[in-house]
Amino acid sequence: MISIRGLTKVFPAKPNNIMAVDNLDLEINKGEIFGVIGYSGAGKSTFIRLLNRLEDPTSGQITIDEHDITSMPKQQLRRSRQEIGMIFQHFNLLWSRTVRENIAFPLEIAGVPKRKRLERVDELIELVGLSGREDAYPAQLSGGQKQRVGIARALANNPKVLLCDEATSALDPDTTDSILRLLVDINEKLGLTIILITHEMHVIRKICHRVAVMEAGKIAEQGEVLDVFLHPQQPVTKRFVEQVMGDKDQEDSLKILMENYQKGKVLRLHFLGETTNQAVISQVSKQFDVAVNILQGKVTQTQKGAYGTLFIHIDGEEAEIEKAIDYMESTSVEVEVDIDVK
Ligand SMILES: Nc1ncnc2c1ncn2[C@@H]1O[C@H](COP(=O)(O)OP(=O)(O)OP(=O)(O)O)[C@@H](O)[C@H]1O
Repeated sequence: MISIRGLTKVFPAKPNNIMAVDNLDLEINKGEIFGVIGYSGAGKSTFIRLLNRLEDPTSGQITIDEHDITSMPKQQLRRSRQEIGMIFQHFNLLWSRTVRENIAFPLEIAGVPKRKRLERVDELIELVGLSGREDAYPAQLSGGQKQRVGIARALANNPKVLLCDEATSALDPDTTDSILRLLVDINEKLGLTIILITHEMHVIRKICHRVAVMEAGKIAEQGEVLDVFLHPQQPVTKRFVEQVMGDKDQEDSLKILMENYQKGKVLRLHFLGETTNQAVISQVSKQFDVAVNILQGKVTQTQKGAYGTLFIHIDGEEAEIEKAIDYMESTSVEVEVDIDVK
């Protein structure tokens, strides 16, 4: 649905120009929630601003539903922009307008007659869960409610694509969750394609189907969220996965636990689904002459199912340990022979 080819944005600067987006190629499918993650300065905001032509690219092409928006004349571009809604980290609401009036604003600009406008606004208020707050001013709303207004306003003209620029970064964890649930709900109900940029891996984990990791204006890595969690390839991706799976306290306690073992092996198992690991561990203890101790584990939920890691200590004859590892590897569990404590 969205096809990006050789997209490049250079900002002139001294002594060196800044290559904010560097020859980027990407395909985004209709109806998917696609996340772009990267650290500050990676080029995410520039990328998203290029998508709705708030910035003009230096070179490259963006095609949305067969329309090349990079070569579109201004008049046509204005119409095309109505097909792309956008929400922002700091909401960008009009402070002197009520909730209803904020949501009606893009409909006024599009020239929708008053009666239709009012009907549409009521529909949107219901959709984003703001019934009863129609006449409040932004200053009277919580952060989560303000973002709901932002979402309703972005959806007013029935866009095909919703761009989210760090949409939950200013919100507390519970409010973040409720806004992410609303985005999933909208994606499922309306079949809307959502592209979000974030520096928080838990946002990607919770709602995205696919993810691209951006670094220095380029896509360092991309894929299905679950695959990227399971097999992060690039150092930058590993750091992001660590944000969700790693825990300094856990690492420290693991080190202490490992010091208790003078022999055997410590393994890290990666598994899909919450029950897989239990079945494998009990089978290993039954079938092989080894002692297995679970050191610690963590399961995390993604849009496409659960993913987990488990640290175990396994002890016994070398050959028996090898057989147990072979068995585990023959199941869907991936085994990393992490540290030999002999
Ligand atoms: N209008 C501009 N003029 C000059 N340089 C810019 C401009 N906008 C962005 N840049 C530069 O382009 C690079 C990418 O910035 P961008 O804001 O796209 O990154 P980001 O990943 O969104 O980071 P953040 O999360 O901090 O906003 C940075 O080096 C930034 O300084």
